[in-house]
Amino acid sequence: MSVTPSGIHRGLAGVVVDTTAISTVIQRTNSLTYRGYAVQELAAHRSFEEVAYLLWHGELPGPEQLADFRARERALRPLGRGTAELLTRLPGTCHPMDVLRTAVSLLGAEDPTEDDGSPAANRAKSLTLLAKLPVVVAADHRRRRGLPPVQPDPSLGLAENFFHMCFGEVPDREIVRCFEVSLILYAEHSFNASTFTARVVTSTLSDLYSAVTAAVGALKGPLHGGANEAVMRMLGEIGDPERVEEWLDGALAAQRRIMGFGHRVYRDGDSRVPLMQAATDRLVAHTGGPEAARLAALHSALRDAVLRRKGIHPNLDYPAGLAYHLMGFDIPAFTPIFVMSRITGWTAHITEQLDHNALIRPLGAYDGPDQRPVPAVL
Ligand SMILES: CC(=O)SCCNC(=O)CCNC(=O)[C@H](O)C(C)(C)COP(=O)(O)OP(=O)(O)OC[C@H]1O[C@@H](n2cnc3c(N)ncnc32)[C@H](O)[C@@H]1OP(=O)(O)O
Ligand SMILES: O=C([O-])CC(=O)C(=O)O
Repeated sequence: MSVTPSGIHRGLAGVVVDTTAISTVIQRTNSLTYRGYAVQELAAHRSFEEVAYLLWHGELPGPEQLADFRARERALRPLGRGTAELLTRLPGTCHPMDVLRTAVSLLGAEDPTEDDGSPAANRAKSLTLLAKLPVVVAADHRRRRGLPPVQPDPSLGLAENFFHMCFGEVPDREIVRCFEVSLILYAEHSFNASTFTARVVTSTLSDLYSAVTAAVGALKGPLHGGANEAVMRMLGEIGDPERVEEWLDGALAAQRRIMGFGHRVYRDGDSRVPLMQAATDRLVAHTGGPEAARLAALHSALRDAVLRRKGIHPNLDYPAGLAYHLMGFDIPAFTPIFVMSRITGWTAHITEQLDHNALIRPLGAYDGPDQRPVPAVL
C-alpha cells in the first residue's frame, strides 16, 4: 500500500489517527500486548473471560470479580423468544455473518437503554453481546444442519458452552483449550478495519449496537475476518499437498490474493501465528487419522511455498481456519466465531473513543471533473 505522489495515504496506511491504551503491536519484538500483558502469556495462563474483563476494565479480575463476571455473563445468555424466532426467518441462503449483523441490530432495537452511551450502560450492553452472540452463532450453525437449537448451559464456561450449543456435547479439554486460545488471540488488534469502523460510528455519538453492527459488516470482508473461511475453501480447492506448486503458479499468474497471508501491520509474520499454529498442530495430533494428516501437510506445504516464492508470511486466519475445521465447525461459522471474540475489542474501543471523542471525518482530494454547467433539459 503506497503513498501517492500527492501525499495521500491510500487505505490510511501508516497513518496514526488516535491514541489507544488497549493493545499494541511491538514491532521490535514482534509481539502483541493487551493492556500491557503479552498475549502469549495471557493465552497460556488465562481464560477468555478474564481477557474480556481485562480489555474492558484495564486490569485482570481478582477471584471475586471473575466469579461475578462469569455469573453475569452466564445469566445473560438466553435469547428472547422473539429474537430467536425472527432470526430463524432469515433465508438459509444468507451468510451467517448476515444473521449475526441482523441479531446485533435487533438486540439494539429491543434495548430500551440503546441510546444511553454512559460507561455503565455501554459496559452492560457489551456484556450482553458477549453472552448472547455465541447463542446466535450456535443456533444458526445448527439451523443450517436442519437441527433444533440447544439451550445454553449456565454451568459451562463460554468456550465449553459454545461447543455444547453447537454439537450438544463438550469435546475433550484439549480441543476446548485450543478454541479458547483462538478466542484470546482474536480478541483485539488495535485499529484494524472493523475496530476503526466501530470507532467511526461511535464518533458520531451513535449507539453501541449501531457501531457493532457496522463492525460486523467490516469484519465479513475477505481481506479482513472473512479470510479464515477463505483459507479453508482454498485448501479444499488445492486438495492435495502435491498440487500446491501447480495451484500457486495459477493463482499468482492470475494475481489472486492468497488468503490467510500478508498483513498491513506485520511484515515479518503475525505475532499470533506461532501460538495458533502450535494449537492447530496439537489438534491435528489429537484428531489423528489420514484426513487430518493430509490437511496438515497441505497447510504447511502452502505456507512454505508462499513464503519461499512471495516472501509473504501467514496471518492468524491461516492456522485458525484449519483449526476451526478440525474442531468440527462448518466453514461459514468461522468469521462469526471471530466476532464472538472481537466483540470484546470492539466494545473496549467504543468506550475509549467516547472517553475522548472527536468526530472522525477525514478529507478527500477531489479529482473529478471541474465545475461545469448542468445541461438544459430538452
Ligand atoms: C485477522 C485479519 O484480518 S488478518 C488479514 C486477513 N486477510 C487476508 O488474509 C487476505 C489476504 N491478504 C491481503 O489481501 C493483504 O495482505 C492485506 C489486505 C491483509 C494487507 O495488505 P496491505 O497492507 O494493504 O498490502 P497490499 O495489499 O498493498 O500488498 C502489498 C503487496 O503484497 C502483495 N500481497 C499482500 N498480501 C498478499 C496475499 N495474501 N497474496 C498475494 N499477494 C499479496 C500485494 O499484491 C502487493 O503486491 P504489489 O506491491 O506487487 O502490488
Ligand atoms: O490488524 C489488522 O489489520 C487485522 C488483524 O489482524 C486483526 O484485526 O486481528
